Amino acid sequence: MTLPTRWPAPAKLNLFLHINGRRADGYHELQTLFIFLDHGDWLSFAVDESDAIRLEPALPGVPLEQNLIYRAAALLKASQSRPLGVTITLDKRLPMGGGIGGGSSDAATTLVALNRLWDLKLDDETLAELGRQLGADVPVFVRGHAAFAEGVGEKLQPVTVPQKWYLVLVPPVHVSTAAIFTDPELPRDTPKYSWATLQEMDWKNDCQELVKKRHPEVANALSWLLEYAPSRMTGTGACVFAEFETESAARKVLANAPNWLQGFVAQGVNLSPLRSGLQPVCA
Ligand SMILES: C[C@](O)(CO)[C@H](O)COP(=O)(O)OP(=O)(O)OC[C@H]1O[C@@H](n2ccc(N)nc2=O)[C@H](O)[C@@H]1O
Ligand SMILES: Nc1ncnc2c1ncn2[C@@H]1O[C@H](COP(=O)(O)OP(=O)(O)OP(=O)(O)O)[C@@H](O)[C@H]1O
Repeated sequence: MTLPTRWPAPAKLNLFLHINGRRADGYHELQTLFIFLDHGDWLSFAVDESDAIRLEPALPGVPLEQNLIYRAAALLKASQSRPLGVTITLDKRLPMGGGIGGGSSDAATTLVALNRLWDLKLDDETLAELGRQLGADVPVFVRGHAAFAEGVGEKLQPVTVPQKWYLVLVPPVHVSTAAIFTDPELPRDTPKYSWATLQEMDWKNDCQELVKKRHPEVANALSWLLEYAPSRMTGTGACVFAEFETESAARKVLANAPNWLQGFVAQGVNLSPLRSGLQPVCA
């Protein structure tokens, strides 16, 4: 098994997101379909004997102790008794607060990479459980397979869906996941369906109308994209996406985007680039 010199932290899309109810602890029962994109951040790890966790460069507005990369490394380190040190370098490409899971993916990549590089021998179950302590979306990135998720997002059923191309637009706004989930106007009453039924239904995102209302930038991006293809929001926004059969069809639409709209084109994949990069290499 060869280990990569830099580790991918891919984006995710929620192809649908249903909110089924709110639990007593404030967390929401949901049903969602996660796929990965072949596009994301990159992390490099230089392990040492220093017993310190260093991260560069700093993320604007995110103190070191709150950075999910630092928190993931610290959580792993706390489970061990020997000194463990690392300098982590982040090549940040994903928008923050975009609903494409950049912070969660960075955390998962840190757990998976340092488990190998510090030789901790923790199994995926343990890494996913550590990830859950960092955020609802971290376990699916640790597992690394497209999944139908239920519960508060922790019950994962691996699924295989057709691998399409996606144009993802990044509206110039940061949407707070916590703000959307605490908004009194969020609809929370979609019935729970079986995965078999969901596959036959038209897909929707229950957060979309509320986010459009609170953030006109999202409404504008979506109405522009809808002129070209069926489109939806991912997660709690802000990003919106449309699906295409080919890369060139997606790029053609992106080429028409006005200056105020940034975006990217990426392939949807069932196996996370984090996992596909860890396949044994045969000589
Ligand atoms: C909506 C999704 O983006 C779908 O992928 C995620 O479930 C959100 O995942 P995340 O960003 O990792 O979320 P966390 O960092 O765990 O929580 C952010 C905020 O969202 C709320 N939250 C999150 C997940 C959930 N099932 N119900 C919630 O109410 C939490 O109360 C918290 O205030
Ligand atoms: N390494 C990190 N990368 C991005 N954001 C981070 C990181 N560490 C902490 N954060 C914080 O987490 C917040 C949400 O980040 P993230 O980019 O994961 O949002 P998101 O794409 O909306 O995620 P989700 O879809 O899981 O809700 C950021 O605004 C930032 O304050």
